[in-house]
Amino acid sequence: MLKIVADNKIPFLDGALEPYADVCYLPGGDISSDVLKDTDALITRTRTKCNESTLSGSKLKMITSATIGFDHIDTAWCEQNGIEWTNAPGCNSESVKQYVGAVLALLVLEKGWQLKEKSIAIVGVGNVGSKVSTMASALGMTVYEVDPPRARREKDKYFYQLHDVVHKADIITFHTPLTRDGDERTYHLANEGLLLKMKSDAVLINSSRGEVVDGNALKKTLQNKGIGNAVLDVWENEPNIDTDLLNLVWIATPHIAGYSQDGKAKGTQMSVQAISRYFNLGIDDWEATGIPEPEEKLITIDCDHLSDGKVAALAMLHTYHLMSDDAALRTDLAKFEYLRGAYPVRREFSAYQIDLINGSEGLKEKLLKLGFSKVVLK
Ligand SMILES: NC(=O)c1ccc[n+]([C@@H]2O[C@H](COP(=O)([O-])OP(=O)(O)OC[C@H]3O[C@@H](n4cnc5c(N)ncnc54)[C@H](O)[C@@H]3O)[C@@H](O)[C@H]2O)c1
Ligand SMILES: O=C(O)[C@H](O)[C@H](O)COP(=O)(O)O
Repeated sequence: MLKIVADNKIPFLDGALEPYADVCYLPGGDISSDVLKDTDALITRTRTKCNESTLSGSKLKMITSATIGFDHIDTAWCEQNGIEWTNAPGCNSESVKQYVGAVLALLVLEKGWQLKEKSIAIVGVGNVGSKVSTMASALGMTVYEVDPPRARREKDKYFYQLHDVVHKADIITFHTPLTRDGDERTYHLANEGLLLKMKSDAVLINSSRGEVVDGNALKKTLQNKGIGNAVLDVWENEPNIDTDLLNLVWIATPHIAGYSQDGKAKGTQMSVQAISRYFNLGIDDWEATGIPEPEEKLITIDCDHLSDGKVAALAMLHTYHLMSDDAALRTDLAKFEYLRGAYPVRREFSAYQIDLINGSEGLKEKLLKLGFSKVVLK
């Protein structure tokens, strides 16, 4: 019988593959070469380093990661050794968009920002960056899209260069993969030189990979008040993160930007379907079921005396209490992995309906553009 090892923190998976395989669920950190010796397929997350030391001697035919990022997989080694690998592009892009949306909402409600007067540089315009771009445009922001690999490939679309916009963007948000080689590598893309060029009141957001931002340089910049604020969901050396850096950033979360239930379900679904295709299991259209409903599915807002920006901010924060994630991490840094494993139910904008009292058609259109599935003028 087919033997599959799966990370035990991948939700919605239980039962999906059991009719076709012997499935063994293990903590990501316990998946070793010993465990994989007689395994055909591995369903993984970022917490298992899939490299020579974990994989050699195994009879693995395929690895599928229920994540978009695949810097935990030594893809060259897999390819040289005949191991097929897949990831889950786009699975959690709406979730990361929601995370960035919550940051924008807090800038409006807590820092008094008028987003229409602000600009955002989006570094990496793939699945996540494109959605952040649409959201920021819907909120009236000036958007600078930066993506050198796409700029090379897509001659008919305009992309900005990071060095041309770094000094004028009010927000710089990173959505690139972590890459360490080549001219377009992203390791320490935000280095001291770049941080020094940012506006002194600008906000840096990193929800890509910790190593895309040089943590020591960011610490120095924040200590010298070189930028206004930083928001970090990802960190160098997770889960052993730099406490001094954490104490300097405005919002600190334990790598959960992509942790909506919707995103998790899609990641699992893409993994199961990939296994089915590879081993001809006949469940190529398998879908995750049992996604819990949000606690308060209906958002009612009286728009009287509220700007459109404030209404959007209230709606976005209703779906996601970002500051609860920040508070939980600050309470006990040692719980970084625990908080990820026990993450509460979060649903994306599309799971909600908004009822607007005293709202306008224009505002309704904007909220629909943000991704809310139903907006009703009352
Ligand atoms: N914090 C989280 O929970 C979370 C969730 C999802 C994704 N991520 C991270 O965010 C990354 C982006 O996610 P995605 O789904 O948009 O991936 P994606 O692969 O769809 O998009 C990445 C984009 O970055 C661009 N890029 C590559 N090198 C670049 C460079 N040097 N400068 C600018 N752009 C560059 C690519 O051309 C591509 O368009 C993932 O690789 C992952 O590491 C984190
Ligand atoms: O790359 C991704 O998809 C995200 O970073 C994702 O949130 C990682 O989740 P993990 O595998 O660490 O649970």
